Amino acid sequence: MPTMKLAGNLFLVGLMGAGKTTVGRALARRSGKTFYDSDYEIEQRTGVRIATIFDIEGERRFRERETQVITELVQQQDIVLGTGGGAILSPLNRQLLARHGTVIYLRASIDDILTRTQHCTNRPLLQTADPRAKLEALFTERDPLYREIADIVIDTSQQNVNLLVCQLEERLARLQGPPPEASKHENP
Ligand SMILES: Nc1ncnc2c1ncn2[C@@H]1O[C@H](COP(=O)(O)OP(=O)(O)O)[C@@H](O)[C@H]1O
Ligand SMILES: O=C(O)C1=C[C@@H](OP(=O)(O)O)[C@@H](O)[C@H](O)C1
Ligand SMILES: [Mg+2]
Repeated sequence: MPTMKLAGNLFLVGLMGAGKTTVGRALARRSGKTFYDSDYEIEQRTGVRIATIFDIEGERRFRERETQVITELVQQQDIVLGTGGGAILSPLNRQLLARHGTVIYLRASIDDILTRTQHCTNRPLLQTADPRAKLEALFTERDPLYREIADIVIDTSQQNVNLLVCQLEERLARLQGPPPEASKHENP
């Protein structure tokens, strides 16, 4: 299928394991945009893993680093950005994401998130005796915040990544409407 031109920045939000990094990378490849991931940028800048930043500096300093990276990246023109699951906790981050691009909220069931993240040691918030309870609490706290800024909400559970990208392209195209030339021909 030919790639489709989607205007502007696309920002992915959602809980850990929803697929922001994976879907974001695939969406960028298909739409010809540059992909960024806020966690990857933070790891590049600090030279250590996210888990190490939480260990040594604490979550609050991690959030400052996250805001710094998001503030810089949203100034770009045609990118896909996978944010960290907690990026939307900051009102400033929510405002930046909502103003500078189209926000896509990726949802997944807690069961799927647990399966997808169970072998990962680089998500410090899930290194707990009861990751299910932690995810349920995070969902309760964050779902309203994701929805507050989402232009599109899409369920990723039981969904193949390539199919998700195609679905997203179609929904983005509908959201953005037909290009001016096409509408001229349709309504002479
Ligand atoms: N739609 C999907 N179906 C199955 N596995 C997925 C899907 N999306 C992501 N994954 C897997 O789940 C894990 C977490 O995905 P990731 O993109 O890192 O999530 P996030 O960035 O939202 O935390 C990865 O191992 C990835 O391969
Ligand atoms: O939900 C969160 O607070 C976090 C999500 C992680 O990113 P992913 O959502 O990409 O896993 C990462 O930013 C950090 O571990 C904190
Ligand atoms: Mg990620």
